[in-house]
Amino acid sequence: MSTHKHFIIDFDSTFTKVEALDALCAICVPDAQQRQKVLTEIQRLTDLGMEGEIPLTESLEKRLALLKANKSHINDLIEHLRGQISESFKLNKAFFEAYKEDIYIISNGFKEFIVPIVAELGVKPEHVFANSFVYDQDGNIIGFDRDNVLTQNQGKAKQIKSLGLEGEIYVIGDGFTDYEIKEAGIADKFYAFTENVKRDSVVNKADHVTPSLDEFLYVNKLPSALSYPKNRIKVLVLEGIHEHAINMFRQEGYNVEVIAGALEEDELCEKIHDVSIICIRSKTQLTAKAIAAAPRLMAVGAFCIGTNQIDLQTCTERGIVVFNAPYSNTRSVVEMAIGEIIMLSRGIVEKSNRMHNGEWDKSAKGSNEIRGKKLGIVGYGNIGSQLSVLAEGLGMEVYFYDVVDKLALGNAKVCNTLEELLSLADIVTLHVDGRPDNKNIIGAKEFDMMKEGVIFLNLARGHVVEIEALAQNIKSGKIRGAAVDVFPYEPKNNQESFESALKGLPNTLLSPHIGGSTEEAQENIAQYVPSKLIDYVNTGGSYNSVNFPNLQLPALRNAHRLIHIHRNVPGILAKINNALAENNINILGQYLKTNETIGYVITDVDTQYNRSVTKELKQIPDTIKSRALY
Ligand SMILES: NC(=O)C1=CN([C@@H]2O[C@H](COP(=O)(O)OP(=O)(O)OC[C@H]3O[C@@H](n4cnc5c(N)ncnc54)[C@H](O)[C@@H]3O)[C@@H](O)[C@H]2O)C=CC1
Ligand SMILES: O=C(O)CCC(=O)C(=O)O
Repeated sequence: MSTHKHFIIDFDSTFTKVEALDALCAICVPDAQQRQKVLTEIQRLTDLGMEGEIPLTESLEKRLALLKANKSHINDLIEHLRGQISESFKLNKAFFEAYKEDIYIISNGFKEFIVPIVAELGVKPEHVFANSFVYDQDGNIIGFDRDNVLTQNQGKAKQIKSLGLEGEIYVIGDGFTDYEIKEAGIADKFYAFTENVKRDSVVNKADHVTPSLDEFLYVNKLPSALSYPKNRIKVLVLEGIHEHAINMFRQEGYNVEVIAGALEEDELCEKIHDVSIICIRSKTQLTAKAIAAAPRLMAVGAFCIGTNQIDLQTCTERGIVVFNAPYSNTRSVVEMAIGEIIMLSRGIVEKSNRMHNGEWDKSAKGSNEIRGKKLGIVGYGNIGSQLSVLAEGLGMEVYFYDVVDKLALGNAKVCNTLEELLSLADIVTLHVDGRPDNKNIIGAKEFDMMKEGVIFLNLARGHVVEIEALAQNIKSGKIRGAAVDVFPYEPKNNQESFESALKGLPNTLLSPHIGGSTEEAQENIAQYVPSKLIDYVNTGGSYNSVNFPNLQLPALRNAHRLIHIHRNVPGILAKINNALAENNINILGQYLKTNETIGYVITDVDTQYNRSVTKELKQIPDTIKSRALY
C-alpha cells in the first residue's frame, strides 16, 4: 500500500547554497572591512541558532540588529539568490513540478525573498511558511513578526502540525530546527542535507544523510534527473596524486577518500570493497585478488603511463575500464634522462660527493662532452622517440632498437637487434614498457655485449634489469656511470627505507621513481585522468582507454543511454535489440565495438520507456555489466 508523502524543505543552505542573511550583509554593508566583521558575527549567530545553542529568536534579533537592512536591499538580495539555488535542486526541477502539491518550504527566514526564489522551481507561494520583516516608516528593517509561530520554540514542528497533513512527512534540511520536527514526532524521517554545509550535530541525529537532492530522490525511489546519485560513487585515491584530481572528483560530487601511500594487497582488499573508482600510480599492484574484492569497481585511473601494475585482463573480463595518462609525463622523463646523461658523462655525482667531504679535485679526467657520442635507446615509443629528438639537438648520434617497426626521427638510425645496439652505444638508455616479457631483458649477458666504460640508464621499469648483474658491472668499472630511477622492489611510501645492491656504488645516480614527478606532469595527469573517468561515468565514453573498445560518444540529449558490457560471443547485439523491440523501445542511436575479450554496446533510447528492460538486459547470458544513464 502506498502512503501519501509530503516533503518539507528548509530554505537557507538547503534550497539555496547560502544563508540569505549572510548574502544580505554583503549587499547592505558597503565597507569591506566592516562587512567582514559583521559577516563573521552573523555566521556565528546563525550557527548558534542552527545548532540549538541559543534560541532562534535571539539569534535572529541579533542578526537583524547588526544588518541595519532596508526594503530597498531586498530586490538585490532576490537577484543574488536566484543564482544561488542548490545545484541538485536546479537539476531536479521536474521533481518540483511533479510533486508541487506535496512540497512545502518551512523556514525561519523571510517570505519576502523566499517566495520569489522557490517559485523558480514551481513551489506554490501558499506552501511557503516563513517569517515577515517589520519595517519602520523609512523602510528600515527593524524586526520580524513575533506572532509568527516560527519564532516559537519548536516553531517548525508547530507550523507543520497546524497544516494537518495526512500521510508520511519527510523533512530535508541542514539545521537543528529541521531535526526538531522529527524530534517532536511530527515527521517520519529527517534527511540531513549536506550539499552546502555539514553540521555534525545535525548529521548525527539524521535518519539519513543526503549530500544532494539526488540521494534523497534515489533512496525514496522518486523521479530524479540523474540515474545514480554521484555521492554514491566512492573514489579511492592513493599514492599522493595531485590535489587537482581530488578537487575535480569532489566538485563532481563523488565521495572521495585519499590515502598518501600505496597499499599492500591485503590492505587494498579491505579498502576496495565499496569503491567504484580507484586511482593509483605505479606502486599499487591491482591484482586479480584485489579486483575480486571490489564488486562495485567500474573504473581504474592509472595516474602515470605504465599499466603493468594492473591486471588488465581481469579488469577487462570484469567490465572495469582502465584509463592512464599516456603522454602527460613523457617530457619530464626525457628531460631527466638528458640531465643524467650529462651528469654521468662529467662524473658530477662523484665530484659533488667528494666536495661535500672537503675534497677539491679539479681535473678533466674521465669527463666528457656528450656531443658526438652514440646514444642507444632501447624502446622507441613516446619517451624514446622524444629523447631521440632532444639528444640529436645536443649533437648526439642516436641509435635505437624497438621490438616493433618505428619511424626513425631526424637522423636516428635503427638497429635490427638489441645486440647490435648494445655493442655500439656509448650510452645505453632503457625506455621499454613494463610488460611481463620484459623481465630481465638486460642481464649479465647483455652487459657483456656493451662497450667498456659505457653509461647505463634505466628509467623504464625495475624488473627489466637484473640488479645484481648491474651492480657487478658498476663495481668492475665496465659501467662507468649509471642512473636508475626504477627498482624491482620500491618502498610503498616515504616512511619505508630503500634497500638495493646499488646503494653506495661509484658514479651511480639513484632516484626514487621520479622520472615523471614534476609539478607540470602531475598537474597535467591530474587533469587528464579524472576527466576521462568522469566522462566514462557520465557518458560511457571509453576513448583512449587502455583495455576497452574505444568509443567516442555524442553527448546525451533528450535520451536515456543503455550501456551493456558483455563477453565477446556471437549474438549479443541481437539479444539486446530483441529485448528493446519486445518492449517497444525506439532506438535513437546505437554504437558497438568489440575487442578480443568484451563487446561494448551503447544504445540511446527515447526517455519514455519501460524501465524493466534494464533488468532484462542484465539477464542476457554473457552480460558482464549493464547500466542505464541519464
Ligand atoms: N621513471 C618514470 O617515472 C617513468 C617511467 N615510465 C616508463 O617508461 C615506459 C615507456 O613509456 P612510453 O615511451 O610512453 O611508452 P610507449 O608504449 O610509447 O613505448 C614503449 C616502447 O617500448 C617498445 N618495447 C617494448 N618492449 C621492448 C623490448 N623488449 N625491446 C625493445 N623495445 C621494446 C614498445 O614497442 C614501444 O615502442 C612506460 O611504460 C613506463 O614503464 C614512464 C613514465 C615515467
Ligand atoms: O609517477 C609515478 O608514480 C609513475 C611514473 C611512471 O612510472 C609512469 O608514468 O609509468
